[in-house]
Parts: sequence; C-alpha cells; structure tokens
Amino acid sequence: MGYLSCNGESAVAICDPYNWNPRRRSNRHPHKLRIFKYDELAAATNGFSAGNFLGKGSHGRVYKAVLDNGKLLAAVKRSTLTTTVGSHNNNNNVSQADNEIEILTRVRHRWMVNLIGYCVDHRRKTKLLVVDYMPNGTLHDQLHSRCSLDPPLSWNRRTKHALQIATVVHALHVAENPVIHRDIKSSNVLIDGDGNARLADFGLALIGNVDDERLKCTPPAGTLGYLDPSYLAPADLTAKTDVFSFGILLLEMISGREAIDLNYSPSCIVDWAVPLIKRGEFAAVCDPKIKNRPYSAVIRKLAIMAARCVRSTAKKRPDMLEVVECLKTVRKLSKASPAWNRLRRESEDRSENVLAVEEEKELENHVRIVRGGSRKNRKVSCMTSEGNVNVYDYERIEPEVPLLSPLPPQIRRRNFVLRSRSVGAKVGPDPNEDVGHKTAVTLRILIEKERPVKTMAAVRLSKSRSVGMVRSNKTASGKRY
Ligand SMILES: Nc1ncnc2c1ncn2[C@@H]1O[C@H](COP(=O)(O)OP(=O)(O)OP(=O)(O)O)[C@@H](O)[C@H]1O
Repeated sequence: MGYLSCNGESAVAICDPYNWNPRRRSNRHPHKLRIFKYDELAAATNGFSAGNFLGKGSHGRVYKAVLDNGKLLAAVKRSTLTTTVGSHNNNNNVSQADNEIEILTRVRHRWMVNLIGYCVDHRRKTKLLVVDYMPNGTLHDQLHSRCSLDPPLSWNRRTKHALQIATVVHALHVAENPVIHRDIKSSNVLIDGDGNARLADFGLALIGNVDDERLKCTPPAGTLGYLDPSYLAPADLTAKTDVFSFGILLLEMISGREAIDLNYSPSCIVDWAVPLIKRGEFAAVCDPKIKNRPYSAVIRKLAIMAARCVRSTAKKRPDMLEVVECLKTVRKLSKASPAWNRLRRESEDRSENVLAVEEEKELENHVRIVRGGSRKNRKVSCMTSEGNVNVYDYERIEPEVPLLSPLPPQIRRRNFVLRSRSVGAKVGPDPNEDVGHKTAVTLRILIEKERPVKTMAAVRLSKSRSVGMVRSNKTASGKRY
C-alpha cells in the first residue's frame, strides 16, 4: 500500500478542530471527513459559477459553497491539473489533492484552514477539497493592496498574524508525525471572519520524519521568492526550510514589500532587507504605510529575527519555537505604554557605553560585521571591505533585554562584536570565540559592491505561484511539480 493512500472510509472519528495540541494529541489518527457528492457541491457553488468564484491558484480554482441549507459556508478547491507532489518508492505519483487530504485528515489547528471533506470527481479523475471558508481574503492582498481606499494593515495586525502563523508552523513541526508545509507565503495565509490568520494550502506539504522514504524521494518544491536556497535536493529538507519561508513572510510583513518585486533593485526582499538590517537601518526596512509605528527596538527585534530566519545556512536558523517566543515578546513590547518604553530606553542609554568618536568614524569606512558574545565580554572591532566580492559571517545574539535604540551611527559596545570570516579580512583573534557560542547566530551574506539601480520596466509580480522549480544536478529534473 502506498504511503499516501487515503480514503474516507478508513477515517476514524476524532474531530476536535480547535483544540488540537501537538504535545497532547497524536496526529496518527485521521479526523473524520465528510464525503460529498459532486452534484451536492455543484449545487452549493451554483454550478461553479463566476459569482461564487473566490480565486485561482496555480493548480486550480476556488469557489464559495453554501452547504447544509445555508448553515455551512465552505470553500471548494477544484483542481484543473492532476499535479503530483512526489513519488512513492513504487513510483506511483501522488496528486496534490490526495496529498492535501492525507495531511489535513491528520492535522488540524485553530490557525489552519481545516479540511471539512472532499468529493471524487469521477469524470475528471480528480478530487475536490472542501475547506473552511475564509471571508477576508489573503494576507498578500491585505499587505499589498493597491486600492487607496483600503487602510494599510496596522502593526498590531501584522504581529498578530505573524504570531498566529508561527504558532501553527511550530505545532506542525513538533507533531508526532511532523509536517513541513513547504509553501509558506502571504497568499497562503487567509484571514477568517474574526480577523485571524490561518495557514492554507497543504498541497506541497510533507508529513513524516525527514528520513522517511517518501520525503527522501520527493523533489524540492515551493514558491520562488520564498524557497529556501539551501533546499536543492530531497535530502536537504528540514523544518528549517519552512523557517526560511517564514522569514521571508516576516520581512514582507515588516516592510510591506513583495518577496520579489521587479520594480526595485535588488528585487529580492532578502537582498534588499538583510543589508539594511545588518547596518542597523531598521527604520528603512519598516513599511512607510504603517501609521502608528512601534518603537525602533520593537522593529529591530523583529527585523533581526527575520534576518536570522533567512540565513543561508539552514542549521543556523532559529527553530519555530524561538520565533514564536520572539513574536510574543514583540507583541508585549508593542503594547507597552509609551511612558514605560521611554523610561526603559533612557535607562538603557545611560548604562550603555557608546563607541569613541574616532572609532565610529573609522567604522563608517568599513563593512560592519556583527557578532555577539556574552554580556560581559562583548567588544567591537572592525574589518576592511577588500576585494570585489566578500562573503561574511554576520553574527549576533539576541540580547535578553531588547535593545531600545537603532544601531548606527553609534555601534553600542555592549551589544556587538565585529568580526569577519571573509576572505581577505584582517581581524585579530577574537577573545570571545567560545563565549556566547551557544546563543550566537550566523547569517552568511554575500555582499557585493553597490550596484547602480537600473531603471526597471514597470513590472510587478501580482503574486508568486507555487512551483517545483529546482533544477540541479542533485534533483531528478527541472520540471514543474
Ligand atoms: N478557504 C478559502 N476561503 C476563501 N478564499 C479562498 C480559500 N482558499 C483559497 N481562496 C482564494 O482562492 C485563491 C487561490 O487559492 P489557491 O490556494 O488555489 O492558490 P494560491 O495559494 O493563491 O496560489 P498557489 O496555488 O500558486 O499556491 C486564493 O488566493 C484566495 O483568494
């Protein structure tokens, strides 16, 4: 029997959609699903009419369905392609719909778009998925709406949605049979009737441990702009693949920029945001549309977390638990009263030693590489940017107490150590080599000399689409999955 085979008859009656706790509950037992008749769904969607049309993805169309005499609103996902996710060891391909059914019968969470049931369309030889209806569109639409009448998404909403999605991704990763979503992006975050963010679209998700045969045989897939660059072969897949995509989502939420936007140079959000974060220009990363901006320390904490998530070395990224904790702190700090925050900032400023002016001037002419040590042993040094292209390790630790002012032009002695591992770097031995090693994190960044901003054609990606896009000598082929 194939790993992914699933049918409604084998389902066990455990249905507790809003209290699924990965620690207490196993996702070994599938939830009971409703099996719909095709005619029932056709009637509920007015014959899949344009009036019920909700949206189109790369693999099909989604319609609003009114079921159970108006008591149940649902979304019906009707696939136009029998796209495959991967293959079993017996080479049977698995359709995205089957894959989604398999996973969504096993995992449910309050911040997920849960599966209600499905229907077999015998004529087209596909399955139609019936999922929770989300009346408030996608996070992508809310973040990037070009309608001037739509108010920009507030900071509070952004951090709330980020925390909800981080929570569900963490729950998926720590479930008994872990799930890696592989397609975290703003258009897969839907907003429910209560204004909560829910993770959708498990068509590419994989369930099981990373050494399971099926995961080892499934070619990389995801969406351009969100796809982990270190995920080049099936064996590269880990939970950190999702952490990377979540980091992109976080950068998108902080900045209001698309993951890839050809109107800008660099067009890729990582190439644009990470150097700014590295230089401590946190305000420049923050979406100018946000009206009541949070304190710089709050933006800074979140921006650094996002930069850590998108580090090119997967192992050095934080896990989702750390991301969740960071987001909880960010939300607490964002809500703290202005007077309290001012007091806190003042006391921080008094206790910190700012670098000597000469040292600052010297630093301005250097590429700044940041690394954290223990609180006692932090120090600042610097390195010269030499050569055309340098690869640096950008390292820092998250202070226990969030920093309350942006970094440059003053680099604060107590928080950073500058150190290089790049070719041509002239740096003395670092006395903090071992200190703070456990908490230090590294972001490997390819720093190129400033490129002139090209005049770009006015092209804007309306939405990034899920694709299997990897072509490498490690993967079987470069076709779309
Ligand atoms: N449960 C739902 N409730 C309401 N609208 C939905 C629901 N699911 C999807 N939609 C709408 O349908 C659109 C298409 O969704 P779908 O998941 O098929 O594709 P996508 O995620 O946008 O793109 P891709 O398939 O490339 O990942 C969404 O952008 C959204 O507007």
